[in-house]
Amino acid sequence: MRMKMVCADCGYERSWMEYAIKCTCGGRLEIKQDFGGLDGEKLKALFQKRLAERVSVYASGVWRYKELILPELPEENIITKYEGNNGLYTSERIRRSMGIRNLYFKALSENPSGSFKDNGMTAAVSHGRYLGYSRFACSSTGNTSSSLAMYAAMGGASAYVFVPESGISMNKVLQTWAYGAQVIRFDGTYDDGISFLERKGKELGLYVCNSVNPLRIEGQKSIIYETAQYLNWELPDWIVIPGGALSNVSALGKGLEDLKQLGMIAKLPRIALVQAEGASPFHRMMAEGKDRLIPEPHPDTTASALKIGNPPSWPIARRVLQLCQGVTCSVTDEEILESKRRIDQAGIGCEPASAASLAGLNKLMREGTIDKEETALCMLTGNLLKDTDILRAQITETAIMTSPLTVEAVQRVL
Ligand SMILES: N[C@@H](CCOP(=O)(O)O)C(=O)O
Repeated sequence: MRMKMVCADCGYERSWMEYAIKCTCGGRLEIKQDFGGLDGEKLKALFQKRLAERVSVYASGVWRYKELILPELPEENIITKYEGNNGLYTSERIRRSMGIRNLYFKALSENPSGSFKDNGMTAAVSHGRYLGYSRFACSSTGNTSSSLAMYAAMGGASAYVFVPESGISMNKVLQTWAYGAQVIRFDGTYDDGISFLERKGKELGLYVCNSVNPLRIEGQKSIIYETAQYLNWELPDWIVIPGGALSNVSALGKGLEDLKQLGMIAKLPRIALVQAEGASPFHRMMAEGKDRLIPEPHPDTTASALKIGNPPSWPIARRVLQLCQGVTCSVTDEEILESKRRIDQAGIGCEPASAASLAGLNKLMREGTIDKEETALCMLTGNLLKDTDILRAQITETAIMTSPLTVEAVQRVL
């Protein structure tokens, strides 16, 4: 077999054709691929050819890289919405204002359900359906649940989503519900929901689709493959990502290791992981040089997707940062909202959590960690329309209301 599931703690190996989100020893599970017989240059040519695909599964920006994701899953079991294929943008105005040599934005927000979760979810739901599961579940602040609800519906399965009763974006809950998921609201945080599913999911016959499921990470790796391919296999010096549940850093690291091992990239970029100040247990652990994460019991930030106080995959994220000479930082809600305004007004747009990446880049440049002669890429994880509470509050202060509508009234605002 080309791939297996391995416990990161005790090393116990399972078949990829099993469902598990935790080892019996309590350790996190990871997929290990055997790339023997694969040639990086031939893969590049194959992936390039597939950019012309329009209707097959290979038109997906995830399944284009099937050989590196789930090589043995039969094609007919793939549930896809042509996810990935997300734009890579520049904004000369933002770049110039920061004085950095080169700056890119990868708009994962352009995925079919509006967030980066789709890259991993297509892999997890396809895997679960292949194993015969028909009931899928997740704990979520709203993006994971919308993505799961969409793919479960596409695959003719049911989704049960556990979402905190307060402090998350109603737009995301509505989107989830509209796709036909059973929404289970509860008093608590994402952390309480994931802890419940880790303990009780199996007993309830549920296939859990949070990023503790290693298949999610396998799909999510495609984000870095696609980014590298669009940049002709030369990544910028820095990749800056927002950090909540930390699945992005785990997936990014895994994808980078794959590309390096296959000789498809020459050097690893450095990763900067940015957390919101009120929900930054991982950054605190790293900054204080501690070897265990101390959970934040009341995560609090305007960037609702980052309201996570006990990210389950922190040991993997820490390993990735060590591998990539990574750094962490935290930013205030004000810094996040100011960066969001700049990204929105550049015509790219994003939800508040995504803007933590630009806010973090700004801070790391100010502190001298990132030099203006370097190049950087900010990952934008969710769509502008996903979380609009802050916009609703702001528009009432600035939009012009004129009645009756006359030429004179309009001339006053021109
Ligand atoms: N912000 C996330 C939290 C869930 O993270 P996951 O990595 O476990 O999927 C969300 O959208 O729910």
